[in-house]
Amino acid sequence: MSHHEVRAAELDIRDVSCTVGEREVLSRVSLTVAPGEMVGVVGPNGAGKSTLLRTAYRQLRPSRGRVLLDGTDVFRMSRRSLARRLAALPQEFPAEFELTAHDVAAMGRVPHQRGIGGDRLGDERITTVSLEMVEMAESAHRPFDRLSGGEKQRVLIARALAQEPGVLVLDEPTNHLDMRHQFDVLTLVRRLNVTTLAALHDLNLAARFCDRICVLAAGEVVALGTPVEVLTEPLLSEVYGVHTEIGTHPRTGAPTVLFGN
Ligand SMILES: Nc1ncnc2c1ncn2[C@@H]1O[C@H](COP(=O)(O)OP(=O)(O)OP(=O)(O)O)[C@@H](O)[C@H]1O
Repeated sequence: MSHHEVRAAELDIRDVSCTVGEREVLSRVSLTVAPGEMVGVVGPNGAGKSTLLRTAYRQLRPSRGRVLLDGTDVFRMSRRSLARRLAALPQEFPAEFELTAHDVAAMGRVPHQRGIGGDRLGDERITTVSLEMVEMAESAHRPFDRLSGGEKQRVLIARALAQEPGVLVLDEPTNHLDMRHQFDVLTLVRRLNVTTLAALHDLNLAARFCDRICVLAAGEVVALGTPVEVLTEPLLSEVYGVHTEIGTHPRTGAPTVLFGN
């Protein structure tokens, strides 16, 4: 189903700390995402999830440590060469006055374009397929700024897919999406076999789709492992201060988190 014939890359976050003002909001985080692996970053509000992701897509320079893409420091790569290998979905929607959904998705092709002319038809085809993948092809002509939250989110995911990246860094990709689109988008991401680092709030989605889960709290990694290893009652109680019951999905075997006191 995919036009994406790209090689999944390794994303290696090594001993990364970040300071905002005087405050250390990320403390010595290390996390290696293997080629094709999907790792979910979970944790309470303010834990540092977006901060960690921003270092990975080189929007925020760590005060310590490095982020390596297939062994190369992302801050040593040009913006353009990084964008050919790594695509990001930021948490905030950009304001794209005047641009249509198609225009926004087509921006994903820019890092691959060289000179005038280029492979316009190829770029157009990839843009269209990317919009089809998130079921937004029929809205391609609509102004981006007038789309619903979930529709914008899907167009921005299409833009990331159009980049044909080896690594996807997704900040709450299921934010704004209804239940079916949450499921479809994560299923799609998994099928692409692209290395993925995704901040997720929904622990059940993380358990269902991620190979491993990294739990951040107050800027530190407090757990890293498979969903079964990580999603335990004591850990969730400690990190979120919430009592939970952990069950097992009857069909997939994934842990399921039920909230309750
Ligand atoms: N530009 C900034 N200026 C000041 N503080 C910041 C800035 N960016 C992040 N922070 C602080 O850093 C900490 C981590 O924020 P971050 O957005 O990474 O958390 P998060 O885990 O993604 O949270 P959420 O689940 O609410 O999205 C927070 O305490 C936040 O207030």
